[in-house]
Amino acid sequence: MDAPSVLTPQRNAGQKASEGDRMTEDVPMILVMGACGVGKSTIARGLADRMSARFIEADDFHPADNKALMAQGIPLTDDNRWPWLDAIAADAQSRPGLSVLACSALRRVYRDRLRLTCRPMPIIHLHADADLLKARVAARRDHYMPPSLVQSQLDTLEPPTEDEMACILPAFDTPADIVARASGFVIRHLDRASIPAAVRD
Ligand SMILES: Nc1ncnc2c1ncn2[C@@H]1O[C@H](COP(=O)(O)OP(=O)(O)O)[C@@H](O)[C@H]1O
Ligand SMILES: O=C(O)[C@H](O)[C@@H](O)[C@H](O)[C@H](O)COP(=O)(O)O
Repeated sequence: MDAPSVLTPQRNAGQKASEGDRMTEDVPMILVMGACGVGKSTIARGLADRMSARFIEADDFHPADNKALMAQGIPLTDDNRWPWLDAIAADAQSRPGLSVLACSALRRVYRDRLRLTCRPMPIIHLHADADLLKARVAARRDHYMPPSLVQSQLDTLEPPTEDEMACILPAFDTPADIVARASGFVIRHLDRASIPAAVRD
């Protein structure tokens, strides 16, 4: 198995869009990000179990209008995404303790938006090529996301940069392997106080 590709952590640069915007306490959150079908929900759920953390599914926070657009094969705009991201952050903030979020968070500015309140925010970036993503999305039933949106997701994707405390993992490994590597990365990079005692000790 290849070693995970690790980007150097740097907690502050780019992480606070504006101190003045912050209204309440920061909460730690692990972001599992990437394009549709890459395995965010599967891995984030497993990682939350492993980390004794709360699982948050970003899809649950899309307004019905956003889901209707995507179901028609229309990519979301930034304006469609801001209220969605803010609702996710507000939910994370509403309960103390570590959470694991499954969220595309494709652009740097979206992650900056989450980091207004969700900090520290280590990132697991799942990576796969278009063919694997299309196959997974096409095989999924009862989901609004069509395979035709995979390319737009990849075109929009801005991989995390060196200051974002991120780890890139290939999405074709088994979920158990990905979760094991992701939890190792998080435990090495997250400050001790943010890790639940059951995992830390
Ligand atoms: N590591 C994996 N190996 C094989 N199949 C996977 C893996 N991760 C996810 N899947 C499957 O791929 C599909 C998309 O996964 P999902 O977690 O819904 O992705 P996302 O949340 O990124 O859209 C699901 O059918 C899921 O069971
Ligand atoms: O920002 C977006 O364009 C959407 O959030 C999108 O990235 C997300 O992927 C969909 O909600 C589909 O859900 P899955 O990612 O679970 O397929």
